[in-house]
Amino acid sequence: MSRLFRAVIMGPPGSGKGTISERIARGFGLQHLSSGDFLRENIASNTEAGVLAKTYIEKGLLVPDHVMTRLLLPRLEEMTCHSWLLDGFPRTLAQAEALNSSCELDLVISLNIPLETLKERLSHRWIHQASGRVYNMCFNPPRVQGVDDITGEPLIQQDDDKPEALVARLRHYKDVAKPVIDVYKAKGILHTFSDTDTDRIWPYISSLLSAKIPTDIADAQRASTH
Ligand SMILES: Nc1nc2c(ncn2[C@@H]2O[C@H](COP(=O)(O)OP(=O)(O)OP(=O)(O)O)[C@@H](O)[C@H]2O)c(=O)[nH]1
Ligand SMILES: Nc1ccn([C@H]2C[C@H](O)[C@@H](COP(=O)(O)OP(=O)(O)O)O2)c(=O)n1
Repeated sequence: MSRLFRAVIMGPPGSGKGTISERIARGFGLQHLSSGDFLRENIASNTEAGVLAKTYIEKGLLVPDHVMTRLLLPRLEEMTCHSWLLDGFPRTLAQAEALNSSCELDLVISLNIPLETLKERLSHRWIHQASGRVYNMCFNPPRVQGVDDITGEPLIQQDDDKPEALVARLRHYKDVAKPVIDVYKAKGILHTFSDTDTDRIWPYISSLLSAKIPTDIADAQRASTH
C-alpha cells in the first residue's frame, strides 16, 4: 500500500476552503472531509454531537474542542485507507494537538484573504443545504437563480454569512487560528496563499500538490475514486 497523504486546509469564513477543496479532491483524488458539512450532517441527523453542536453554532460560537475532536477523530479513523484533505479542522490549538497526536500531516494550506473580499463573497453565497453545494452569484452562479443545479431544490443563504455576523466570526477566527498556524509553520509544512481571486491562487496550490504528492499516491487515489 502506497504511503498515504494527509493535508489540512484552513482559512477564515468565505476564504475559499470549500471551493479549493473540491478542486483538490477532483484533481488529486484526496478524500475531502469538511468539518462544517460533517457538523451539519450530524445536526440534520439529530446525533448527540449534532444536537450539542447546534446550540453553539446557532449563537455564532465555535463548538467546544472536546466535541469537535470526539466527532472528527473517529471519522478520520474510518478513512485510514485514503489520502485525505481536512477542511475547517483543526481550528484551535487544542484541536491541532489532538489531531497531531493521532496522525502525521504532510501539508497545511492556509488562505489569507482580505476582509472586504470575504464580506463580498459571503454576501453572494448561496448554498444547497442538503448536499452542501456552494454557489456564488458573482463567481459560480447556479444555472437557474435560487435553485440547485442538480436537484432543482431551493438554495439558501446562511445567517452567519451576513456582514454583521462575519466581523465577529473573523475576529474570533484570527484569535484561535494564529497558534495553529504557528505550530504548522514550526513543523515546516505550512503554505500560505494570499489573493482576492481563487482562480489566481489555484495554479500555485496545484503546483505545490503536484510536487508534494508522490505520483503513485495521486494515481492510486484517482483510480480509487473513479
Ligand atoms: N467572487 C469570488 N467568489 C469566490 C471566489 N472563490 C470562492 N468564491 C465564493 O465565495 C464563497 C465562499 O467560498 P467557500 O469555498 O464556500 O469558502 P469557505 O472558506 O469554505 O467558507 P466557510 O465554509 O464559510 O468556511 C462561495 O460562494 C464561493 O463560491 C473568488 O475567487 N471570487
Ligand atoms: N473546527 C470547527 C469547524 C466548524 N465549527 C462550527 C462553527 C462554524 O461556523 C460552523 C460551520 O463551519 P464552516 O466551516 O462551514 O463555516 P465557517 O468556516 O465558520 O464559515 O461549524 C466549529 O465550531 N469548529
